[in-house]
Amino acid sequence: MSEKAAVLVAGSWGTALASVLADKNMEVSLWTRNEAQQEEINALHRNERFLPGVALPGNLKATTDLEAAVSGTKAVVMVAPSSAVREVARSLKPYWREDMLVVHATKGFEIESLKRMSTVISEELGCEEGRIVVLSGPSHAEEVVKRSPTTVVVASLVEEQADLAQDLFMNSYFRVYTNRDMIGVELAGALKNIIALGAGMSDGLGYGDNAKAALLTRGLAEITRIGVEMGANPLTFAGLAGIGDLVVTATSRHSRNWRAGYMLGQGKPLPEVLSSMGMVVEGIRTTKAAHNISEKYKVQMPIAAQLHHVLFEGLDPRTAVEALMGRDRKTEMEVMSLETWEQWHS
Ligand SMILES: NC(=O)c1ccc[n+]([C@@H]2O[C@H](COP(=O)([O-])OP(=O)(O)OC[C@H]3O[C@@H](n4cnc5c(N)ncnc54)[C@H](O)[C@@H]3O)[C@@H](O)[C@H]2O)c1
Ligand SMILES: O=P(O)(O)OC[C@H](O)CO
Repeated sequence: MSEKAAVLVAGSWGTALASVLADKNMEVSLWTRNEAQQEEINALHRNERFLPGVALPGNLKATTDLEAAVSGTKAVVMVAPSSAVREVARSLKPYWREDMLVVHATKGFEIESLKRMSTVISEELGCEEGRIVVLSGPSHAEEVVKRSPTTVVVASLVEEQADLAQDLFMNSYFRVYTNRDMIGVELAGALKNIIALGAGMSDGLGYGDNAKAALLTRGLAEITRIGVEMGANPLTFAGLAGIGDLVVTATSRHSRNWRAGYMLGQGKPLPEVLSSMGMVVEGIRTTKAAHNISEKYKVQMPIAAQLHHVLFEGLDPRTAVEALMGRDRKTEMEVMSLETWEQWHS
């Protein structure tokens, strides 16, 4: 009998990851709260709202019954938006078993506590954080369901857990690397969405490639600076979860964060942008979280700060760009505090 895996929930990324597992001949249960969506996936092998025009594998079954979805599974893959991760983990708790591999693929923070997703999930399941694996990297759902070559990284505090996740997902078009730097991989995946919003905004304002390259490069410096203060390995930001995902999100027409930024740059108000998306734009909430993280760790995040002014305080995007261009002179290498630099070199 083939092995079972469960994926919670049936948005675009959850459906794409479920398809990857189904392509490995696993019996895959995709959990959704929505009965019409369950019907559509089971009867028509489609999830039109989130992945229009895509034919899903026949061994991918949807269910609204969480207990049935996870019963007898080798692994549970959690792919809710960051705002729903605690709630979904809490619902999973009664059915969770010690021998279940738990992988999450959410990119964001819990906004109230500023906690990473693996912390939130382990708190709700009542297990060590080392039991949780994060999957991240440059991976748009729309391309994964077309079986277009994609590389991702799985990270866990416990190496064996990351190895298990690598075995679970790796196939001919979905190449999976492991990494021990769980903190760095989670921070990189969450924070790149802010820079992708900024890149979209820059394009929407009509600025050119120089401006976008500047945003990506200085954005990476900013992400690395805060990441290292929060305990990440700086090299993680040069990997798939770092520069890899930053490039794909800030330059791809598939990116919801880039698209939202583009509309904002064209002058559309935030509520109108969000209602036209119909899918989660994590960078909006993450900008709010980054504002608080920057204050908590006393680390400057100038791009995130300007985005915060634009999104939540009504600042004109052009004025935000002027403020970034007019900052005090800097040395390029100021990506971490001297204290942290010395710690890394001791
Ligand atoms: N779409 C991608 O290509 C992609 C790739 C990598 C990572 N991610 C990340 O994956 C996460 C999910 O994104 P997505 O693109 O699948 O979002 P989406 O907007 O496509 O789908 C979100 C799904 O979550 C469901 N949902 C919302 N609140 C819920 C709750 N409380 N309980 C149960 N279900 C709930 C919605 O009904 C919807 O089905 C995000 O953190 C995103 O950054 C997305
Ligand atoms: O569509 P976005 O902007 O949420 O980005 C999706 C993924 O994070 C890309 O790796």
